[in-house]
Amino acid sequence: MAIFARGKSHPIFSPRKKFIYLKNYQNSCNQQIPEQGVIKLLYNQPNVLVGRADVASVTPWSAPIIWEGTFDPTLIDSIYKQQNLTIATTVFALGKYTRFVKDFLESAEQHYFVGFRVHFYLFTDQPESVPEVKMGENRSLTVLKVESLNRWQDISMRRMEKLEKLIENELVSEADYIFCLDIDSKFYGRWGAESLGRLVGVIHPWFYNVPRNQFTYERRPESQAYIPAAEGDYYYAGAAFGGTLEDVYHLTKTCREHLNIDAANSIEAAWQEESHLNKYFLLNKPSKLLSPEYVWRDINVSAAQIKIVRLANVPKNYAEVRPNP
Ligand SMILES: CC(=O)N[C@H]1[C@@H](OP(=O)(O)OP(=O)(O)OC[C@H]2O[C@@H](n3ccc(=O)[nH]c3=O)[C@H](O)[C@@H]2O)O[C@H](CO)[C@H](O)[C@@H]1O
Ligand SMILES: [Mn+2]
Repeated sequence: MAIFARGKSHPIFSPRKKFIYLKNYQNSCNQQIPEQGVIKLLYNQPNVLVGRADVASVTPWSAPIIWEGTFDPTLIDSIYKQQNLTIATTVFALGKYTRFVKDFLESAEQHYFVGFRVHFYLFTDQPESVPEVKMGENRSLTVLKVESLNRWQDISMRRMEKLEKLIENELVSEADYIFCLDIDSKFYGRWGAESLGRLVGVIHPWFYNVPRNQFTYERRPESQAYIPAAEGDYYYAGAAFGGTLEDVYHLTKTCREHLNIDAANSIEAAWQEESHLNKYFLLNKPSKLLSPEYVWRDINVSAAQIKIVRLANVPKNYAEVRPNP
């Protein structure tokens, strides 16, 4: 490889530790043995004949669907750690939703991209109410003040515009990947590098096992989010999406434009920006899908296919917590 043979001459080819992947003769997978600048990572031999048999782990367009048992956490983290990545993560907490911030951030410290550089961006109308949360090394939180809004639907939808502007103004040179998450949620299990991809959607926990004519897509042709009953792939959650900055920028910009067109036509999609996100993912197929493990309904609800809950909705009294019905 000529470029590497040049050695020190080019700064971007600074010497790095190399990984050699070995067959694992024991049964553990996380031993790292340093030896003359080389790290040997021991892990189980991949087996072509063994995998999850109870769920699909690939889409018809050949994008992986990530479930517990389809990846080796130590292996995948160590591959991505070589790239020195920054993962931007956005959440919004307006009105009474500030109550969710503490648990969200504290649980993220335990489970979310542990060992990676993570930069949280919290949009709130009450910066003074953001609790002190001890962040680990290489992890930071930026609080951004936004105006309060009277309707939860507007709060939820406006996120697209705020994200578009954040990426445009700040993130392009600051992060490699971004995830945009609901704040009324809490981490219970690992969420790591297996989730990284160019354009990433999460299969909604209420609709992974129902036919598409039951998906709650927007069904009125007047809306930009319209999807006819005989179309659609999966129903994606509005509570989590991500990818590279370029791809998520295009997603947020497109959804914001479509939300504006709908507003000008006095139509609001059935599930606000989630409906527009679903339309976007129909036309722009995600390169990776995350199973409902990544946005589960409620930690106390179980399902045969869900072997681990990584992030779950925090149950809430909608009438009490939202500013309007
Ligand atoms: C699991 C899932 O896919 N949830 C989606 C669903 O219902 P949800 O019931 O999850 O919506 P929600 O009430 O959590 O609102 C979405 C987000 O908006 C923010 N917020 C909302 C109200 C408020 O007063 N203050 C505030 O900060 C907060 O970040 C919250 O997480 O549909 C919404 C749009 O209709 C969003 O697409 C949600 O992501
Ligand atoms: Mn939510």
